[in-house]
This record gives sequence, C-alpha cells and structure tokens, in this order.
Amino acid sequence: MIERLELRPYALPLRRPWASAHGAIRLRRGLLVRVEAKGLIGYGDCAPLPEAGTEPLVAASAMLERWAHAFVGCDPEQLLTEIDPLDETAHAIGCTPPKERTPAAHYALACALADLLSQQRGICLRCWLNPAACARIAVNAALGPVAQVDAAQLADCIRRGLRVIKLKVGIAPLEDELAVLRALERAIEPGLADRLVLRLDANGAWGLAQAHRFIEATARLRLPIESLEEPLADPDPLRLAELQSQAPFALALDESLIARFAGCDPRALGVRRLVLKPAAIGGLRRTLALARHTQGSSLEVVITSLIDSAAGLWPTAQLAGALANPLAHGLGTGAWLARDLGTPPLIQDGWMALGDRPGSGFSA
Ligand SMILES: O=C(O)CCC(=O)C1=CC=C[C@@H](O)[C@@H]1C(=O)O
Ligand SMILES: [Mg+2]
Repeated sequence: MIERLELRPYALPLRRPWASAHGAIRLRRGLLVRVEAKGLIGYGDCAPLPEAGTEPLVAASAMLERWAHAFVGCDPEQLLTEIDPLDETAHAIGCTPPKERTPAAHYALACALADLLSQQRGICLRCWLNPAACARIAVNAALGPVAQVDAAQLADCIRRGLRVIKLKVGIAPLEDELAVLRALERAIEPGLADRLVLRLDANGAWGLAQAHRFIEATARLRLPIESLEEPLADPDPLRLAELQSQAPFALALDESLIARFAGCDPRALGVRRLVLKPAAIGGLRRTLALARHTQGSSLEVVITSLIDSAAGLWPTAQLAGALANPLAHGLGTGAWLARDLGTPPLIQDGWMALGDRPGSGFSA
C-alpha cells in the first residue's frame, strides 16, 4: 500500500545552452516524484518538454498534485496497471486527444511505481520489465549544433570510446551547415571516419526542397552519416517516404511521432527509424510495447532522454536495457546538467552500465 506520495520541485541549470531548431534550453524544471511503501522508496522524474511532445509543466504538475492526494492507500501494482497498462496494444498509443494527454506525468509516476515494485521483488528494473534484458547499453554522445563542432572534438570523442555522435542541424542557414559538414569531411583524419557514426537531428526545420537539398548534398560526402531525425516541418508520410528513398541513411521521426502514430502501422510513416522518448509516450511499459511493435515491423528504434535528471535517466536506461537492441541510445545527456538530483548512470567507452541494484538504480 502506498504510504506517501510526494512531489519535490527542482530547477537544474545546464552547463551550456542546449540549442536546436526549436530554440535553446538553459534550465530544466521539473518535479521529483517520490513514492513510499513498506520502508522502500520509488523515484520518478517529471520534466516536461512540450517541443519534444509532452504536456507543459503546469499541466503535468496539476495532474501529479491530484494523484498525490488521491493515491495514498492504493496498491502500487494496481495503480501502475492503470497509469501504464501492461497489455495496451501499441496501436492505442497516440489515440488520446492531445489536450487530454499528460504523458510526462504518467511516465514519472510509472517510473516511481516500477522502481518501487522492482525493489520489492529484489530485482533491477530492466529485469522486472524483461528477464532477458541487457546489463549495459550503447549510447551516443550529443555535442550540440554542427556549426559549433570541429574535427578535434570528434577525435576526442572517439578517443573516449564514444563512436556515435549526435549533432543538431537546421539551426543555421542550410548552406552554412553544409559548408561545416564539408569542412569536417576534410579535417577528419583518414581512419577516423571508419570509427565514427554521425547522427543528425533537424528538429523539423525544413521544407521539402531544403530537405532534398540537404540529403542530396550529404549523400555525396565521405562522412559516416547514419541517420537524420525530423527533416520536415510537415512530416507527411508520403513526403518522408520520397526523401527516405533518396537518402542513403535512416530518416527518423521523434517529436512529431505521437501526433502521427495514432492507430497507424509504423511502416506507413515513411521512415526507417523511430526515436522514442518515454516521457512523451507516457510510460515505461507503453514505450516498450511500442518499441517491440515497431521493431516487429522492421523499423529501427532508439530510446532517448529529454535531457533529464539522473532520476529520469536511470529508469529510461533500464528500459533501453529491457529492449535489448544493438543501437546506441540517446541517453548520454547527464553531463549537460551543471547540477543533478543524483548520480547518472556511468558511461565508459560508449557503454552505459546499468548496475545490479534492485529498482532503477537511482538514489537521491
Ligand atoms: O538523442 C540524444 O542524444 C539526446 C536527446 C536529444 O537529442 C533531445 C532531447 C530533447 C530535445 C531535443 O532537442 C533532442 C531531440 O530532438 O532528439
Ligand atoms: Mg530528435
């Protein structure tokens, strides 16, 4: 039985602004959700980011405040079944009207309950989600806007074992960003390119003609570009399919996914990859169901953070471990925060170790 459900507001400054085509983030505001039962504490992180597909913080807070009063005395397992259903078909995801969705609030409470329940069972959260989960996951490094990156930084990442590097595009004029990519192509030492994988993210910056131009120009570069997230301001599936047929790398949907997904076959989205943010989908088990359904349809899946605190990174990383796929996940964001609510999972040589502690691994 839940004895206490507390919300602790926080504000965590970033070391430097996180820039994307949606603007710059300097501060992450949220609520640490703390659920107590039988001497154990489960934690969840609610740090909404509307441009990434969640509700605003005020809506998430209002929902969590209501729950904090209503759910004391409830059975945590039954409550989790309501908040983050076990048997929800992936097709139901995205069917709730946008105004009624509070996915970041659902995700935060679901994480706190799953942390608590897996601790009660004495097992780590990933094994509670999937007994065959992986104990470590590959992660990418996120370096920020392409225009702020040079070949020395890429070489440094590789030296530290971080092979997969994510860069933001769609911020500066397109031809300027192409010029930067050409300069990187020239500056990268031979041999380095073979050990590097580049992920690009335009965050919906371009019209169709610009996206065509970018893909056509980057396809001619000797740069190991592996994927491009959200190239189009209007991610229409037919246009995306046209671009995907032109691109020698995977196109991916991320923040536009939920609005597009409702009841849809992933193969009809026009892209080869889906980027899933559990806080935008509304839970750990919901995200796992959607990820498995997507992979079953032969699309790739990458799990990413919302530049979360350690309280969000731990359960999201455990979820990626439960998914057990070989792609690098976008969870290497802990170092962007100047302060944190706890210690994020350790990254070494491009791998995040998920530990063996019962629960998510987070401690405040
Ligand atoms: O994918 C990663 O490596 C880190 C997460 C990440 O890139 C993002 C998190 C939150 C907002 C966005 O700017 C961005 C994304 O769009 O993928
Ligand atoms: Mg993205």
